[in-house]
Order: sequence, then C-alpha cells, then structure tokens
Amino acid sequence: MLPLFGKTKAMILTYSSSFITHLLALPPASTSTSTRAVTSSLLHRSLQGSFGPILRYKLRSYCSAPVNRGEFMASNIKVVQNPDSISYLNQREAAEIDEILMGPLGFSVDQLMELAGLSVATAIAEVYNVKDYNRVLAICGPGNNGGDGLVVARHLYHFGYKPSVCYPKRTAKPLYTGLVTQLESLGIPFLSVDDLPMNLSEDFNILVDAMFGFSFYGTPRPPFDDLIERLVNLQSYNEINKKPSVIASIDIPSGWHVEQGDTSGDGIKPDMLVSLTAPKQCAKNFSGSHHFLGGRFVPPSIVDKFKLELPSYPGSSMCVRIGKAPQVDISSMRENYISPEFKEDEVDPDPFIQKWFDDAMAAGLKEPNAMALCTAGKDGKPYTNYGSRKAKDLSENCYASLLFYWDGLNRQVRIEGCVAKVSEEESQHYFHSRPTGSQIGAIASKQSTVIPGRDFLHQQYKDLEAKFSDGASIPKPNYWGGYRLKPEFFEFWQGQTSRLHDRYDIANSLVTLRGMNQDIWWMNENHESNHYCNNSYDDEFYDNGCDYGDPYESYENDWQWTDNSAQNQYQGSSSFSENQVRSDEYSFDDKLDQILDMIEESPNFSEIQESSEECNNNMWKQMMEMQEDNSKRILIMQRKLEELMEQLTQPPPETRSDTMHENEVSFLSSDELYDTKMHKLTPPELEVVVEDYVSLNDKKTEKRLENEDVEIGLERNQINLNEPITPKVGEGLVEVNTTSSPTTLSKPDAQPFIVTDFKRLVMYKKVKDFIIRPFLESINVQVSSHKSVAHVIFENQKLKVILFSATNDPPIVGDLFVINTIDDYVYEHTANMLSDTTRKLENCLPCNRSRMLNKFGSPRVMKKTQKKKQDFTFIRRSKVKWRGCKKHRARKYWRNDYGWRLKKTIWYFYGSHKAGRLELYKVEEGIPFDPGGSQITFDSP
Ligand SMILES: NC(=O)C1=CN([C@@H]2O[C@H](COP(=O)(O)OP(=O)(O)OC[C@H]3O[C@@H](n4cnc5c(N)ncnc54)[C@H](OP(=O)(O)O)[C@@H]3O)[C@@H](O)[C@H]2O)[C@@H](O)CC1
Ligand SMILES: [K+]
Repeated sequence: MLPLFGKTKAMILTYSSSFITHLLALPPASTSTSTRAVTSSLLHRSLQGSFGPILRYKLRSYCSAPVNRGEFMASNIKVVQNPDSISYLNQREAAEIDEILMGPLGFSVDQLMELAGLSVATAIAEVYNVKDYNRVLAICGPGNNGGDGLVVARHLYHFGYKPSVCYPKRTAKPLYTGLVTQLESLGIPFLSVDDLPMNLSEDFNILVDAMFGFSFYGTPRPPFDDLIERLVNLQSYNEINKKPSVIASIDIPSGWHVEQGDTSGDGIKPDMLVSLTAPKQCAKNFSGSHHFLGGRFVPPSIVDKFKLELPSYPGSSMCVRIGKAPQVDISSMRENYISPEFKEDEVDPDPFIQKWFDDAMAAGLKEPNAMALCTAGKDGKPYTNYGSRKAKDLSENCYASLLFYWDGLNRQVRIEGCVAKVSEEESQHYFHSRPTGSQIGAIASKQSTVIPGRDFLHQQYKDLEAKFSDGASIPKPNYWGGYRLKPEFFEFWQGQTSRLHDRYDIANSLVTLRGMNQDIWWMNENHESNHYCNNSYDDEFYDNGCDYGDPYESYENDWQWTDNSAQNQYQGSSSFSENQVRSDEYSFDDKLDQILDMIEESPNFSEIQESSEECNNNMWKQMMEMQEDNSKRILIMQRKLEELMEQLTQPPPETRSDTMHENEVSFLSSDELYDTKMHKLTPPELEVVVEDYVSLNDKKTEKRLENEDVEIGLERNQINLNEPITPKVGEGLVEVNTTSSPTTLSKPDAQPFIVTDFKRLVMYKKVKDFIIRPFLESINVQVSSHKSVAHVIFENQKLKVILFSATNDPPIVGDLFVINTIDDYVYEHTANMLSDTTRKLENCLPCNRSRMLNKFGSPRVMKKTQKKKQDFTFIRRSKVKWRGCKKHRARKYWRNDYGWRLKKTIWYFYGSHKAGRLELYKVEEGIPFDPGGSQITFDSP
C-alpha cells in the first residue's frame, strides 16, 4: 500500500464487486489546494469520468462470484448460529472428545489448555473492556478447568488487566507448577480463600470461574463450596453496593450439574459462559448475556464423529458468540471520543491527509483507505461530510443512503430511501433524552458556521453550562432535529477473499428484517432551512406523517454478525445466507410469501416514469438504472425462489433430539408385557451364564489383569455416580423389536445378544432420560440371531437397548452390549459409533462398574463389589458352567477365549418345559430360590 502512496500517481477506484471505494494513490495536487477540494474533485472525476455519474448503479454486481468458502474453514464445520440447532454434549461425550484429542489425535493437555485459556481471555476482553473491568480474580479448581483459569489470568495480564488468582487446591503436576511459576513471574498475586473479601465485588470487576469443568460431579466440596457461595451471593451484595462484578464461567458454571444445569436454582448465575470445544448440556440453562464458544481446535473428524453443529469461528478469532448479543438501547449508545488535539499542520492536502492516513495505518486499522460513497445531491456530487450542506442537499433531493460499515465483521449494510424530517415532538423527545453535555453542545455548536477559534466554542459551552446549572430544562434549538429515512433498498454486503464479496439486495419496501421494516432515522441535523421533496413516488409515506413505529427500535441487534477476521482478504468469513438477515419470527413460508409479493409488487416502469417528472434529470437517470436493477433483482429472486422451493420439498435433516417423545414411550405394565410381548419372543436357544467379564484377546491385558492389582475405581471419564442417588432396583422387562436391526454389524457372522430379562436393573434417573446401568450378573443374556435391538420398558419408559456382538475393532472380540436412551440410540446407531462404544464399554468393564455398583449403595451389591484382585479369576470358556437346555450351542456363539468373573458369584439358570411353555428361573448361590420372583415364561418352540 504505502509504496503506491506517492505524490505522483492518483486514482480512486470503485470496485464493481464492492461498494467500498478505495483510494489507491493520489494525483499530484497543488499544495495550495485544500484537502476537501482535492478529495471532492477526485471523487467528482471518478464519477463523472469514464463511468459517468451513475456509476454505482451501472457497475453494481448483484451476485458475487461463488466462492468455495470451505477453503477457509474446516470443511466439516457447518455454519450454525441458531442456538437451538447447536450441539450440546453430555458428560460422557465431553470426556470422550477430550480423550480422542489427547489420544489418537496427538494433542497434549497443555496445548489444548493454552488454546482454551486464550479463547476464554479473548471472549472476556471482547465483552468487558479493560478500562471498566480492570481487576480480575481467577478462581481456579483442582482439575483442567482450573488450569484453564491460570492460562486465562496470564493472557488477561498481557491484555492489560490486573488479574489475581485464588488457587486453593494446587496440583503438583509440572503442567500446573509451570503455569503458577509463569504467573508468579508476572507478579500476579495468589490469594488464599481467607485473603478474599466476603463480598468479592469490593475488590474485583471480573470473577473468572475456573473451579470445575465437565468432570464435576456431586456437590462442591470445601473450600469450593464456600467460594461458590460467595459467587452466588454476589448479586445481592451488590444491590447495595456499586456496580456488581461479573462472573465469567469457563466451560461449565461451577457447581452446576454438567448435564442438568442449575438443578436447585441456587447455583451461580454467570454473566458470561465460554463453552469449550462444544457447549455441554447444562449450557441450555445458561441465561446470562454472553455465551461464547472457544477452543478452536476441533478437527473435522470429531465434528463428524459427534455430528457437531457449531457456529463457525469468524476470521482468525479464537471465540465466537453463541446466540444473540444482548439487546442494547441504541439511543443510549454514544462513544465519548477521546482524541488528541487537532493540529492543522498535520493534515497535509498533498498527497492526502498524509499524516492522518499514516496514523490510521500505524494504528492497524483495517482498510484505512476504504471510504463510503454516499448518495448524490442535486448536482450528482457526492456529499461532503459537513452538516448544513447535507441538509441542503436533502432539501433538494430527498434520496439518501445510509451506510453501516462494521469493521471487524467484514460486513456492511447500505440502505437507500427517501428522507423526511421527523416531527417536532419526536425531535424534542430525543433531544431531551440525550446527556446534558450533548444538549448544551448542540446549542453551543452552530454547525457549519465559521467561528473565531476553539476557545470561542469552549467559552460558549461554559456559558451555557453555567446558565443551565440549576437543572432547568435545556430548550432544543429549532434548527436541531431528526430525519427519517424510509428504506427502499437494502444491500447486505459481506467481504470475501479476492474481492469476490457476497451481496444480497432487498429492493422495494418488502424488507424482511425486524427493525429494518421500519424507518431509520437519525438526529442532530441542522434543518433550519429545510423543506423536503414532496415526492409523489411515495405519497403515503408523507401523508401518514412519517409514523412508522418506534424509531429507536434497535436494528443492529437483529443480526448476529460474528465475523471478526483480519486483513482485507476476509479469510474465513462465514458464508452469507439470507437466513441471517431474516427475523426469527419469520417462518420459511413467510419468507416465500414475501418473495412472491416482492416480485409482484416491484415498481413498474410507468410508475417510475410518472414520479420522475418531479425529479431532475439526474434523478430520472437513476430511476432508469434502478428499474434495470429491479429486473435483475427479480431474476435473482426468482432463482432464489426456485432454490427455496427445492429446499422446501426436501425432508428435514435427521436431527438428534434431546428429549424423549411421548410416542416413543410405551406405557405397558409389567403384566401386559409378560402377556403380550414376552410370550411372543422367539424362545431362547440357550442361556448363558454371564458374569462380569471382559473379553480378552491379547496376552498383555490378560497379564495385567492377572498380575497387577486390578484397580477398582471410577475412571475420570466415567459418568459420575457419586451423586446421592437412591437406587431403584426393580424389575425391568424387555420388548424385543422383531424387525431387523438398523445396526450394521461389522462382522457378517456376528450374532447379537438379546437381553430378555432384566431381573435387576438399577435405574439412574436423569432429567429427561434414563441411564440404565445393567448389573450384568443379574441379567439373563440370551443369544439370538439377527436381533440387536430391544426396547427395555422400565417404569413406563421405553429405552432402546443396543446389543451387538463382535466388531472388527482390533482390541475387541467380545460380546458386549450397550444400553442407551432412545435418543442416544438414534444418535449412535452407526456401526462406527457402536465400535467406539464397544471400546468405551470395554474400558469400563468390570472395574469401574464395580465402583459404580458400590456407589449405588445396595448393601448386597456393595459387598459383592468390594473385591480385590484375588476375588477375580480367569476362566477358560470351556470351564464356564452351563446350565440349561442347549449347552452345546453356547460354545458356538461364545467366541471369546476368556472371560473373567467374580470367583464366588455364579448364576445358574434352570429351565423346564411346562405345557408347551418354557419357564426359566434364575437362582443365585446363597440366595433363597424364589421361582415366583424370577420366572419368565416363553412359548415353547
Ligand atoms: N478437550 C476439551 O474439552 C478441553 C477441556 N479443557 C478443560 O478441562 C476441563 C475438564 O477438566 P477435568 O477433566 O480435569 O475436570 P474438571 O472439571 O476441571 O475438574 C475435575 C476436578 O474437580 C474435582 N471435583 C469433581 N467434583 C468435585 C466436587 N463435587 N467437589 C470438589 N472437587 C470436585 C475432581 O476431583 P476428584 O473427584 O478427582 O477427586 C477433579 O480434581 C473442561 O471443562 C475444560 O475446562 C481444556 O483445558 C482443554 C480442552
Ligand atoms: K467453571
């Protein structure tokens, strides 16, 4: 850029594919020419020159060339921004992703933690500016979530914040000691819980909640219970104090149930949540203002595997907002510009405000050479940027264009339409809603009049300030008032690479945006001498007295502009879809209707011709151009319509629902089941005594199990069972789905199991679904052919049971089964998923289950599961005792060489024929035989 920026060459280019005009270089201009004159004449030349005065209409392209946006982002990550369609992970999935990332995908924990922490820090900095939210306390827990907190503190320090850290349960691992050392070397204070004020708001603006992440379970133990309590009570403290400090939670609001959220309602209420990798289910309960996603390291393989629907990260951003930004009152948005003193000698007209341009370059502003072309005045010249002339132009030509250029988002919206003054009443209302300083400023500054100097202006201001110091109402000067623009044309623009930008035009009055279907207005224009063009083109508008709804309706917040990319290549801009510029309220049908209406109602040539008589010649040309544009727009709309129609006829994508639907639940009583379902079962071919066993096909594992102490304990990634759950031990029954299984078994000869009797199931109740933990030793597993799906009816809830046998996954040759909820089933029913689940299940068998059983607190189970290594034994398959009618077939189906089981707990099944029915009883060593309680009857073969 800069080498071109010499004093010899000059040219202003308007890009056909971009609305933005770029100053590439400048002409040799006489130093005596004023800056304004140079710019003005340049613009004039470019417009009136070879392209003619209506260049912007002629050269506009309506469809940017298609860009393969996949190039710029992980191809599998779909662009999602509707929070309802975003994926939420359960605890198991979160742990699994963690495992995969750090296992087969080769990441290290410190690497992920650094990226996670950085994304949290950037999200915090995006929302809470360093000026108002300087003092930060990171409260760090014992696990990786705490580690994230340490990383966040370091990054925030470098962003200019003043962090402190409370890290009461330190971990001795090098990763953590390293993070602590890094913070200490920056002089970041480490505070003990006792050092902290009861009211954390007294000392801190931001409280980073890094206590617990997705591995949290149960209720918080000390000292975190106390810390969480302080976060909970923060709000009430602050009602009497100053501005409350804000809570920014990392990944999970600490203390919340990872899946069910704030079940008691007494948990912390963070203002911000930065979900990592993908939001966890509890995030659905998050009601704070700022939900972000961070952890930009999810590779496509994980996106595919877990069918993740996540919002795309804009540009090179480390975080992306989920859902809408909070509504703000735009009428109260005003920036207090703090700028250095204006020095005339710093604005050099030759070549072009060089100093200022250099300043802009040095400040790293994006495309400092971009400028917006506004509408033309009567003479076709673009507006200059000072007030009364604008007002004067508007009095001659009501057409104006508003440009919202959102830097950092690669987006702009241009709105064209006719302008009229708002009512005096509205102007009065708005004037008095402004801060006193602005009201006085409006009187002190006679816009566009020459004043002796800045001192004069200051004096004026001071005098007025003194005059109104008694709090008296400041009268609105009569030259001060608002304009309202009635939109006729919108152009949504989104920058893409190689200047192949996306553009979406909406013509006429059929504007589909909430907020934008109203007039847009602005204030603070001097329209003392104004009279607007009473254009017959839209009589109604004027007749109605310009009453088009609440002028302060925030339109900005109706979009989620998430882009934040760097450089003018606009790498990684999310692809533009018109859905984004559509209000949530509008259904697809509405949209279709609108498009149809739009096509019908587009202004026809004769109307424009008529109305144009009142306009000057230039205006007429523009109208002609507009007409041309309209026909192009219609074409585009028609094409769009076809596409939309096609979409409409597509079946909705199969999505994974999180709730169980009523019609998926069968309400059969146990009795009914016995009668109507069970007896219809294909009679069992054999009964297998199944112990807690894992299949072993490698000597190494076998050795480990034989020679080492078998670790009995809950692995980190197992679903936590420490919660105080009253186990519900009762009867479970099985409804067998007799249709062929949707499961693709990876081995052609695989014979799935069917669970036909759950004598004892432990129910583990969740909010919406049930997780069934089968006690294998109490389940009668039957081998049956080609039936791999069963519905378990338990307490009126029908659950799918996925049963499957050998997969070709190398470490597993076992016969395992998984029980999931219906939804999980739908989600996981591909062979791929099954093989993974198998692995998962294998990992947790049997040690973790022992622990699980333990946790349920059933005394008998407890006794049974508090086993040491010596309680377990390996048994050869051939040595497994079989009882039942068709023992020999057991070997055929049991392909494993080994099983392992508790030495003493052996189950026997007895079966007998009675009157054409097969009756099975289950008995247990040491437990009185109760045929009534455990009998199942089948039709005899
Ligand atoms: N790929 C990813 O997704 C990435 C994830 N990352 C981050 O890792 C987080 C998950 O980390 P994590 O697994 O270490 O678990 P986390 O929740 O921090 O703490 C577990 C600790 O808390 C303890 N504890 C549990 N319950 C308790 C209670 N009631 N009261 C008291 N203590 C309790 C538990 O103790 P234990 O039960 O073992 O004795 C253990 O010490 C995740 O949320 C994200 O922030 C990023 O760093 C990188 C990428
Ligand atoms: K947390």
